[in-house]
Amino acid sequence: MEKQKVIISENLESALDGAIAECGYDRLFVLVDETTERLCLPLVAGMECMNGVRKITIGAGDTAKTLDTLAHVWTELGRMGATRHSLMVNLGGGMVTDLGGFAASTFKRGISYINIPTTLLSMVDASVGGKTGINFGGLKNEIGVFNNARSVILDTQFLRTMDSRNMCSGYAEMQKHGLIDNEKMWTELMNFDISGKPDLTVLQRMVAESVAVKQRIVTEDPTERGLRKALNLGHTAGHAFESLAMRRGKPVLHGYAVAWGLVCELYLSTVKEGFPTDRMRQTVAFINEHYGKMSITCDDYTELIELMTHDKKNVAGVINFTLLGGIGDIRIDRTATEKEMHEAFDFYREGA
Ligand SMILES: NC(=O)c1ccc[n+]([C@@H]2O[C@H](COP(=O)([O-])OP(=O)(O)OC[C@H]3O[C@@H](n4cnc5c(N)ncnc54)[C@H](O)[C@@H]3O)[C@@H](O)[C@H]2O)c1
Ligand SMILES: O=C(O)C(=O)C[C@@H](O)[C@H](O)[C@H](O)COP(=O)(O)O
Ligand SMILES: [Zn+2]
Repeated sequence: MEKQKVIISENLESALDGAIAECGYDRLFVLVDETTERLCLPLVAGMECMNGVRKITIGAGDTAKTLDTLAHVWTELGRMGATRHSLMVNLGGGMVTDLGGFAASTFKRGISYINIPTTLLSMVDASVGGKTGINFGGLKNEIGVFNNARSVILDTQFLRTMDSRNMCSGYAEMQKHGLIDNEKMWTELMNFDISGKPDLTVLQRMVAESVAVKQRIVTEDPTERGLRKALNLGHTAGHAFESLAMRRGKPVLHGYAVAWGLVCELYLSTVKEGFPTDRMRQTVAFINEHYGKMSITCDDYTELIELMTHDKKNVAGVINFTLLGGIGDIRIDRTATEKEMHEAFDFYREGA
């Protein structure tokens, strides 16, 4: 896979100018969703390096992460004369960077792309590491490829317009990074005030530390053969919650589903891998306070488990979880019995 540069920007214009110049291109495209077109594009549109850029706009949110939207992007690229030597800048959250990365990776067998993440979630997680794709058949990220953006430019000034729910959503992936990496990061995350108006200067440093966790892991294991499965903590159950919510026609934000998945998978970590009970209870209390709960009953367990049978970490029909023996003590390829999964969902519904 092509190497990826992650730039923590101090000056967005010079960072973008440098990243674009390194790629070389004949035609330049920018992909935005309806919200980032309004709130984020004005921050880059006047830059000299964006002269002559052709804009493609898609709908906002995960309900737009579809084959239809992907086809629209391919169509627009073709209509506006993109060639194998064209370059696309994805300006948006994880939906835009995932779908845009996949569109770029497949158009004429692949054109270069740059990610400028504009949400907390995409800054710490989605924009880095080359997982691109779309949802398909009611399943999360069912179709996609691994292919790195040439550069990722992180600039927290975009966060000024973010609402509190989307901030919390991104914060869940930061908590995941704390849990898989180190106690100090986890403790700081548990004590930082993300609701209301978070301190963006402190958050900027935390973003840099959080994305460094992701970067280190994806550099060591770009295509998820082993260690990268750590980044999927909370996602076996989390994606099942997210898909179930989509099926019910009441989509939830990805980070909320991950937070609920963390509750289930920390429970399994405690009973099966000896994860410390106090750390598990503290994390669960934080999640209950900030993320609430998606309403499920025991009648939903079969459907949730069926959804988990589609997880990409599974082998030969066996559901694989990433669990923890402690903070930073990663245990990949762990299984659970149906009874244990039911207990984990019971704990999610009733435990604290
Ligand atoms: N590829 C990966 O490694 C990876 C990692 C984590 C998540 N993901 C994927 O990322 C997606 C979630 O990412 P997300 O939370 O960024 O979702 P998103 O892209 O849908 O953005 C959330 C909302 O915020 C809006 N928005 C974007 N930037 C804004 C800004 N600066 N100010 C105000 N509003 C803004 C968007 O228009 C959207 O409505 C999911 O599809 C998930 O599966 C991928
Ligand atoms: O980068 C990774 O690897 C991750 O698993 C990060 C996750 O936060 C992200 O949601 C990812 O898109 C999930 O991938 P999937 O392979 O489970 O679809
Ligand atoms: Zn995720």
